[in-house]
Amino acid sequence: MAETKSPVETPLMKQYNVIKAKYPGALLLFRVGDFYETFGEDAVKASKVLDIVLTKRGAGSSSEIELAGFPHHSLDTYLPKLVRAGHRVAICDQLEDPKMVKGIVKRGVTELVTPGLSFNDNVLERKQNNFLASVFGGKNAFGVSFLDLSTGEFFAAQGNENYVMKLIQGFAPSEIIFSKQSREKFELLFSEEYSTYALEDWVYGYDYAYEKLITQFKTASLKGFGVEDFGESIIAAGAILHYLEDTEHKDTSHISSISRLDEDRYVWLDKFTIRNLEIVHSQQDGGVPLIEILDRTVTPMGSRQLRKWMILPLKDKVAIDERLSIVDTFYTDHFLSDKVCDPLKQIGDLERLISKVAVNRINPREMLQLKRSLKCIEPVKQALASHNSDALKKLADQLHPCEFLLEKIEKELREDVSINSNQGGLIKEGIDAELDELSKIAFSGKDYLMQIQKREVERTGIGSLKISYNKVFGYYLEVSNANKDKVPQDWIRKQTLVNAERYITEELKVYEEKILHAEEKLFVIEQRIFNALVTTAADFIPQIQQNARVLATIDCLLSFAVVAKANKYAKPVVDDSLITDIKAGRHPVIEKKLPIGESYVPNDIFLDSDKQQIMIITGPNMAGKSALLRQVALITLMAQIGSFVPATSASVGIVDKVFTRVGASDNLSKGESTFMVEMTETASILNNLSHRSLILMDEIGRGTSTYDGVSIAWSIVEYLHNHKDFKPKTLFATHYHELNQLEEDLPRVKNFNVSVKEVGDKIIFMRKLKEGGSEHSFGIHVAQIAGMPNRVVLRSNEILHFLEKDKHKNEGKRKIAEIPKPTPQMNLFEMDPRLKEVQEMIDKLDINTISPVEALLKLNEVITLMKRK
Ligand SMILES: Nc1ncnc2c1ncn2[C@@H]1O[C@H](COP(=O)(O)OP(=O)(O)OP(=O)(O)O)[C@@H](O)[C@H]1O
Repeated sequence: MAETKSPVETPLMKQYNVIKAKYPGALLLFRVGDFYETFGEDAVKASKVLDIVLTKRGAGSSSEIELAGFPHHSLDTYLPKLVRAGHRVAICDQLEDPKMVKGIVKRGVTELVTPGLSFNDNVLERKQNNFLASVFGGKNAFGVSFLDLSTGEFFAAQGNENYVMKLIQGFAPSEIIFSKQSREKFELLFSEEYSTYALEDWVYGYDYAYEKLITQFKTASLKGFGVEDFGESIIAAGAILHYLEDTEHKDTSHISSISRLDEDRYVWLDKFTIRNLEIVHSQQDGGVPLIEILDRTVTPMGSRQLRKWMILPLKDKVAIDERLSIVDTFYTDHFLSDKVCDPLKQIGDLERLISKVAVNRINPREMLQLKRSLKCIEPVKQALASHNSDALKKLADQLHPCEFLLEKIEKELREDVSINSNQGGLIKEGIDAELDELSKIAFSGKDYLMQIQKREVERTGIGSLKISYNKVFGYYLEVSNANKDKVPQDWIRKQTLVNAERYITEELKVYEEKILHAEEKLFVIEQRIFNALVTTAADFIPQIQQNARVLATIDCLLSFAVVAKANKYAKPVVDDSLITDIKAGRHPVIEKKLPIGESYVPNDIFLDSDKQQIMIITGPNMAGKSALLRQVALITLMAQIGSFVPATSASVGIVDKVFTRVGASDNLSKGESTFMVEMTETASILNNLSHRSLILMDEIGRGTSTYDGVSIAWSIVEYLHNHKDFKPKTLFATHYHELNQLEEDLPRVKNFNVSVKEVGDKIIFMRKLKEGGSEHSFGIHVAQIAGMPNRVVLRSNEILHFLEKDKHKNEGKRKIAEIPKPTPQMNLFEMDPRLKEVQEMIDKLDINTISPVEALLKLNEVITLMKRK
């Protein structure tokens, strides 16, 4: 802050105010010397989030302003904290070398970091993409686009609002942008869960967006990307490119294409299904989503790819079979999988490294990492190519070892480089003659300094004499006060400290000049050579991006093989039939989380469109109905992402939509009536059915009265069975035993129950699926296990017995007869008359006069009385 006395009026503060006004809503980090400073409200916020001292400048004057700052080298520590706290952070740097200018240094914002746009390794999660989403609601459709700036992946999709919401839930963007016009709608939908930002309305215009995209991709049209007819998503994607510019992200050559997310290519998972099946997120704290079981990838790219695969399961048999066959090869051929896995483990985050090349942010150490990653490609390629599988050969063909770049980095960059590119020691000897010459001078100069030091020690007899360096005097000799009188005449005193004095000599100055001059020039040359290396690397962006994608695929498929082996999964048969036939299926997550000693009870499931389209599953609470429903969906989805499945065998007729609906009280949603939510979601299922849908209905109707609930559940089953166009496969878990009657009238409805065994007054959960309905729910028994007070349990049993009797008596009548009043609780004496006698005995006693022996006799009397039956 050397440039200012009073912060508001100085030229520095004027400059600050001008820049600040250009970035409304952003917290401005303003570089002053070696510090990033914040002022005013920004300072108050920053000091809170970063826990740094808040001071005031010009205290008491009209120009008083809050101030908080931190050293510039701590940016990587503090920036992520600000971004995670939800701030948009504008980084304003000095654009000139302060040493070279008189007066105020030119400054400007070099980057606006937002939650969805970041390159900082501390903000990014290794295993997760950092997506920015842009949404646009058009007349005919909703458009959405996702960009991960750190990897260059760019997607476009469009469809109805449901579809877009589902994608947003799956992609879990860190930030969502939209137009100001649609702010009200989208903020309501998103702002609770996501960071949001509204752009000017004109940004969301078709022509503008189209132009932006073709300029970015350097193409004449968007036809080559298959998004030409995707008007709404083109608008959403164009707005993302505009936002990049707005936030000073100008080097974006790694964003070279856009992929269409075609609704028709992937299984439709509505957002409730992604949530209920806990595919990528768990619904409870500490819960385990499916991805945690399936993810044994060894590269960050693989991990990120797997997440995308899991929310976008395939529908195309050929594509699924290709994945399955590669998993099978890795599963059976250990030698091959080890040969591929070992180099893969060394590869690191190739995708994000090459993005850093594109935006010119790669440091020398990362360039070395890039080299190490590239070195691993050839062994993977060879291992795959040497196998006789065509699918593996195809993958091998797509890998590009980038020899030229690899050799260049290997030849030019030293192995012991530091993170900074301006501190020397970057470039190997033999690359540039001038550089070698300068290194020699710098190095031998330093050597010569040591000789001077040695000589002067001998000459003066000052054993502790040292030559040191600082920026103010350059090289100097430091002498402690005790040796001051030994200093020779020809030394020139430069500084007096408390315990020592500092001197320079003519000779030192001459050498200093030589060394510093050489070093300065040397740094410039090294920087130039390093920059040229970055430019060469930039030529390889498309090849390296492709490598990253192929390696991610290999990593996911290897991971499937590893998981399959570890968890005893089987290779599913996926076909175009309408039959799902799972033998001894298990729930992939629950089976891993059971208490020690318990093992998962496998079950068979058969569903088709001719004989067994709808399975009504009854059974007591806690029997395992929900687990069974979910395992069928998870096995189906796992098969369709190309993974082996937890079963002894599984034949999966390709499913195109999976719907899940869980009875209202299972998931509380804020604001709306839970039953209303249950019904809205069920309605959405019934309105979006297809022939290949898989539907899981878990206790539908339980959010309302029994009669209403049974009636709704009943008519839903009828609707699904009698639909004129579709016969969707359905699993219907319910406590309404009445639904078992449906089997009699509807030929494709079959009753099953998850069995329990009654032993005395206890029930044992067998978890085995059996044909036929079941009579009891044993809910009261479960309440007892859960620790419900005994009185409530007894009373519940009393009411249950009455209701069951009443039901048979009043068959067909709607109203149940009055429930008998609870028997009033008896007092202890009524329950046991002996206690009354004891009471009378105690009443007659006088504790002050009774002797110890008499007391003992009385006690004996009480004991004898209580033993009486
Ligand atoms: N096949 C199985 N093998 C072993 N344990 C199981 C099995 N199925 C379920 N479980 C265990 O039983 C618990 C209860 O299962 P689940 O929630 O599926 O019961 P439910 O019948 O749906 O109960 P409710 O009707 O009360 O919702 C699960 O959390 C799991 O720990």
